Amino acid sequence: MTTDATTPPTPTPLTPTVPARATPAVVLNGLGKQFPGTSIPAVEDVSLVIAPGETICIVGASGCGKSTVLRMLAGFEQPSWGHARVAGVDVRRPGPDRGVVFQDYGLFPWLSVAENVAYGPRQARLPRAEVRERTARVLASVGLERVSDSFPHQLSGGMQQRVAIARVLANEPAVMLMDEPFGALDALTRTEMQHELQRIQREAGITVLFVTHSIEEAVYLGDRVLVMAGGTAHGTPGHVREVVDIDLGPVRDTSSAAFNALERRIDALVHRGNAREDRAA
Ligand SMILES: Nc1ncnc2c1ncn2[C@@H]1O[C@H](COP(=O)(O)OP(=O)(O)OP(=O)(O)O)[C@@H](O)[C@H]1O
Repeated sequence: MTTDATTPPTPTPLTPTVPARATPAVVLNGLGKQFPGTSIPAVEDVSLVIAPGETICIVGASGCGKSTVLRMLAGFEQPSWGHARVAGVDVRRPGPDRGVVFQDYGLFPWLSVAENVAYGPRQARLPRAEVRERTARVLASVGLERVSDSFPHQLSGGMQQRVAIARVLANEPAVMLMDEPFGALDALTRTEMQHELQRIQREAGITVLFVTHSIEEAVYLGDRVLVMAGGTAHGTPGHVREVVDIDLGPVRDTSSAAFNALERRIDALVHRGNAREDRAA
């Protein structure tokens, strides 16, 4: 091609910051679920590509299918349509590559804190020395060394949730799936656990999917927020309304104007509610 003074030079192609062929941590492709005996799908057409180390928060009104999406990714529910992939492999059943943390901790009450954390590595038949080393390392990373011999009932809710997170981390999963994990904690402990999760997530470089009813929590923790809408109670399948980028950088000030603007935007998306769907139904 010839150039002259009036022809702008051809721009040099930009080098992509993420290699085009890097395997995504998670791919959700047209994921949908209709439970037996129901007349409309609980969830329809959820698609998202998640990069390794990303935190995706899922928000939306009760019944829009947040947990169902998480449960399909965990392998607890089989999708009726589409598929979920983790590190390029189709999810067919639960597996140690995906750790799940629920609101109710799900600890084994008859095992000590250390035994709860060691449970996964033992099940995976890792050598004893490695189980010991990994358990000690994970307990230290979440600040539980001093209660390692305690039993779950002897701990506060926040501490029990730390144990639940430690138990997942001990399996060194690629993805952590968290369903309202801090929903039962008091406000102060909840904030503390949000800081803690952010730190752990960065240190472990783990990919997180986090379901919450709190828009503030979602904006605080998420790289992106998946806003879901609809739900069988509204006569429409649950679906993705929008995926919002949280371009606030790693240090987030919940009282900043930018933070509040994102909160308001997501709140409006959640509460635009189902008026449109209701009218269409
Ligand atoms: N095993 C099941 N059988 C039949 N219907 C189900 C089953 N599990 C979930 N549902 C229905 O699927 C829909 C989505 O439920 P889901 O728990 O995923 O919603 P959610 O957005 O997580 O709700 P919440 O915020 O209240 O926890 C609801 O209408 C629920 O009743």
